[in-house]
Amino acid sequence: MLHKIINLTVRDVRFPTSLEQHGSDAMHTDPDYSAAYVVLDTDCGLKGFGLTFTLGKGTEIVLCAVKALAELVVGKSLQEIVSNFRGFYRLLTSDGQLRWLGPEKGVIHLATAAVLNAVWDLWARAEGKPLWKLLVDMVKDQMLKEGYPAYTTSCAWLGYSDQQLKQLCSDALKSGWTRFKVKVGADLEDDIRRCCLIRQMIGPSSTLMIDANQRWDVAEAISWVSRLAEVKPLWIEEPTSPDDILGHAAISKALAPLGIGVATGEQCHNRVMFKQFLQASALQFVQIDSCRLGSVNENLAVLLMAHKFQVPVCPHAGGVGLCELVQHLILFDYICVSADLRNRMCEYVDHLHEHFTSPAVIQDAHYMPPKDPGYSCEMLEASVNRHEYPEGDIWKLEINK
Ligand SMILES: C[C@H](O)[C@@H](O)CC(=O)C(=O)O
Ligand SMILES: [Mg+2]
Repeated sequence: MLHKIINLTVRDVRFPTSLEQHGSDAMHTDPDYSAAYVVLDTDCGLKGFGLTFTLGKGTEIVLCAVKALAELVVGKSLQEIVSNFRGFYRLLTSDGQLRWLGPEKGVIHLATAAVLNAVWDLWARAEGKPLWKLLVDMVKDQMLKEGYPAYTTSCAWLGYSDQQLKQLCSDALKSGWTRFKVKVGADLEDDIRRCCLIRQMIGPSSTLMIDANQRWDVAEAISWVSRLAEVKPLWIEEPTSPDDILGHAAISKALAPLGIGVATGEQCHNRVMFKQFLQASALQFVQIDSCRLGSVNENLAVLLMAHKFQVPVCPHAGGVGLCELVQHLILFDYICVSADLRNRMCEYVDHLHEHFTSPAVIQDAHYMPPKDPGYSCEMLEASVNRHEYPEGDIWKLEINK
């Protein structure tokens, strides 16, 4: 149901609290607790109720402001509003004429609050939930429906031929991938050719990242990556020694004007290192790793620090089982910490998932939230037996080759 808003009424409701000095303070000696009380009517009979608080006199001015905003609300459907709530908020607070009365302060903002409170009330009623639950469920539902955005490293490992690169990239594009990581760092001319090839295939609007796996020193990293700037990488990953915090800071500073960030973390060995990377503005993307840091405990600490520094987390997952594990952490990060998907994505590599009892599920280039109990670490017993070193069949065959 769309719940079209067909009417807005606003009433001036005042309680004579000043008679008994309820609510009095040093500046507001005689408040009459009052409200501009808004009711939204919809075509299906559902109503939304909202208010803003005033102290009596002047409530009639807030009513006028609410009436001025009404034309921006009446006629819209709840669906239309909540599908772009940010846009609707802006519409109310940035009307070219009304904003002169604020902007976003005073009477016009009190009126905005009353109207928006009524819209939120209507939405929560339409969903049959108290507002707090609507808010809490919102991010969870979004993840359950859409999943967490992923990027793929599987098209462009360093040892792949150009032919392989092209084939894998074209397959990935068909499956909906829009974010790609390319391994670089061994030979500059090769890197330029390979990155240009990928950029050409994925087009300007897809995202490209590059990963050097610590191959360079600081000066080399800056000059090498500058040569690759034409392919517009979002980040350079592990440009130099993972322990060189100040080196990463220097690289970050040098590459910032080119719009290239520094990502690192897959070999960042503990939270104290991450703390210093963050304090030194030495990275612009935090790559937590479920298996290098001290499990969930230490990863949670890093997620919280990244949030404090407002640095996006894009976990590392290139390895066996890492996709399975880290998807849990990044979902927690989104639902409970960051609530933000800008510049955020989790790595995905397309190998070895078949050996796990609850393999990661990717749909349309998104991690779908795992539903099985546990941390998705369990391997199939048959896989463990076959791959156990050196007794498993796979290794016996290799050794006897
Ligand atoms: C040796 C690993 O495959 C490494 O190259 C993974 C990596 O750097 C990544 O996934 O990022
Ligand atoms: Mg890497």
